[in-house]
Amino acid sequence: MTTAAVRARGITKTFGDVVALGGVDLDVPTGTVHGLIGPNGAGKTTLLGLLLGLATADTGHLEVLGAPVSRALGVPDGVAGFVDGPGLYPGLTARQNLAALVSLRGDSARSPDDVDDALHEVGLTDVADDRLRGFSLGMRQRLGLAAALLAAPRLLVLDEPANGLDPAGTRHVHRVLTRLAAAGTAVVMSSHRMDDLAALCHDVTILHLGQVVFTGAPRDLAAASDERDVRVVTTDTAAARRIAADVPGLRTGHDAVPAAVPLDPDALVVHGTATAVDELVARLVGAGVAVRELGPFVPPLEAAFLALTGDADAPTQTATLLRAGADHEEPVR
Ligand SMILES: Nc1ncnc2c1ncn2[C@@H]1O[C@H](COP(=O)(O)OP(=O)(O)OP(=O)(O)O)[C@@H](O)[C@H]1O
Repeated sequence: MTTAAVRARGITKTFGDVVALGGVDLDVPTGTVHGLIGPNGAGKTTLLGLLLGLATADTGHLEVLGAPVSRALGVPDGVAGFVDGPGLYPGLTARQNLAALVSLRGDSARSPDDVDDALHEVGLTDVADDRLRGFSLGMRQRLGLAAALLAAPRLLVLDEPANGLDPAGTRHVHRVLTRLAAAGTAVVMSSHRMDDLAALCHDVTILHLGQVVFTGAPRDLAAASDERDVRVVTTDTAAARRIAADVPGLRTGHDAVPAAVPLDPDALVVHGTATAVDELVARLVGAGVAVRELGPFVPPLEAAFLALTGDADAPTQTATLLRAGADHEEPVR
């Protein structure tokens, strides 16, 4: 039977006039990975900070690992993680950083072998003796995760751990988080990377202006949105574009996706309900235009997110990823 690692009810937190959290409920069972998504300023970091004991809620009830979180600040027992980047020492090497953290925690059960194992898990063995000062953002994120691993947490809280990760780094982090969850640790992480969240998370919560607008499995989120962006490749793009323009409720080209997204001249991008897309396919076939490919232009999770947060006209993550090097880890200097 799973038990709750986090149970939050009606959590509020304000900063002056700003309502960072306006009555948030959150349930995270042990052994699951829970993703927090939301536009900038939605309240993700504030919520993660409460779980880490960096601040307390104004009102509401918060239980972490079965114990009510008291007014006293401090990381609750069994919890590890970071918000706003891991706190590490730039002048020390990766190995020295972890050894220093173990010693600061007074954790006599941890040996130098445990430090090496943690470095290995996050893929930093080769740079274990390099100073942190020369590390890229992605490498620092991975070292922060290694530091959290050494605390053997039952709840791991990570603010945008995928920031700056290259594909190899992403694989390491996914593997570590999946292994932890399989061993019973609950993970709560924020991310702007929908692909990561869809691949990793058992559940996601979408925050918008301090309110929960969705919580549940990513596949349910994708299903919750009826509108979609679809890329259609046909034998006659020009004819297909004319036909699509006449389908009620269907938008095409840059009416369908933001102007920042480059359009493939050999494909048509349409936006509308499944029914409208069905109608397009029927009309294309009726006009003798064969459909060679038809698939989602924006990943379903991202499309649902944009629809639910009312930000459907913002540049999509797809657009961001299309910008050369946008998400790649910088080399070590
Ligand atoms: N210490 C603070 N003092 C004043 N305002 C704050 C403070 N911390 C957060 N806020 C405000 O609370 C709101 C929520 O911020 P928060 O950092 O939790 O959002 P977020 O979802 O993590 O955003 P991002 O994706 O940009 O990291 C924002 O309007 C922010 O400006």
